[in-house]
Amino acid sequence: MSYALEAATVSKAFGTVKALDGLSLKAPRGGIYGVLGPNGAGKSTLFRIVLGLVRPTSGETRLLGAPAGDIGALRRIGAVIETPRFLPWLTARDTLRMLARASGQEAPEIDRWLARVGLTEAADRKVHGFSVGMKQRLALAAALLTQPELLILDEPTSGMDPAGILEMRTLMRELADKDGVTIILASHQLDEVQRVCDRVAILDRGKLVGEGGVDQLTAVHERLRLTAAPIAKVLETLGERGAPDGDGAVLATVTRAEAPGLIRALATSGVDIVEARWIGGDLETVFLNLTGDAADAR
Ligand SMILES: Nc1ncnc2c1ncn2[C@@H]1O[C@H](COP(=O)(O)OP(=O)(O)OP(=O)(O)O)[C@@H](O)[C@H]1O
Repeated sequence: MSYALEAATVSKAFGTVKALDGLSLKAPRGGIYGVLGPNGAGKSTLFRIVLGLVRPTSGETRLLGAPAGDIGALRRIGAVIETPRFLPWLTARDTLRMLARASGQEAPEIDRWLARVGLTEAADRKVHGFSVGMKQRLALAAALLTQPELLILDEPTSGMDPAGILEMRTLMRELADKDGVTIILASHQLDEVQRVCDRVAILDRGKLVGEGGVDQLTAVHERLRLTAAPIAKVLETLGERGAPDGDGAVLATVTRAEAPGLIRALATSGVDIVEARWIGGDLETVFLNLTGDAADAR
């Protein structure tokens, strides 16, 4: 099976800084794959290497099964990897027209892509008045013009307001689910990644510290927090799987499948349950557990 992106023991040093340190990962084709980690984790360096813009110090990468920088593979991908720069005096529509012409397209579907990224109303406005978020959308439209199989996006929602972030998330899911585009995105916004990605690789200081399906990674850290009385009875029922959590609450290490049975058993034994809620099932908790430092990744 060939993957969308493969890295095999890739290292990259910039002087004494190890941007990547023996990184290996395989991102499957299909769906949305997040590469996440705090500032300086090596996400952008990985993308630059797979796109053939930077040479690794050692190790190999492949994109759509082809070696880094392979022109045939690069034609099948779209990438937005740095703050987009456009000619400021051109309109959004003319920018896309010019880019389509440069890539040799006969009848580019410019209006369709402007609509998909939410720029229809701004199509005839000059780019110099665009916000960072609008430039991000235009860059995405530009990357989509050639109908790529794989989209590589570095921090796709940076500079966007909450409404823009929601639209971008919806668009990425549509592209992945309806158009069959594989998306690989880098981000340090863990809550965003959790909402949009199917799988993630977690990087820290150039190394891979975790990888897997978002649901699978987060389920491991999920606990059921029960506020109930008498608390001694709850702890007795749970045995080693229960721990007091202050304010009359207990943290129960149980799966979602086990929870209804546990709640029934507690109610039958005379426990009054005031509240039961899942906590910790988020990528921030996963990240904290894997690296011991979540603060930078927010
Ligand atoms: N061209 C360069 N010259 C020197 N150091 C670099 C260069 N590019 C990256 N680095 C360093 O390599 C490390 C990894 O940087 P990289 O940009 O890949 O991280 P990142 O995870 O993308 O971070 P961010 O979220 O801030 O974009 C950082 O310490 C960075 O300062």
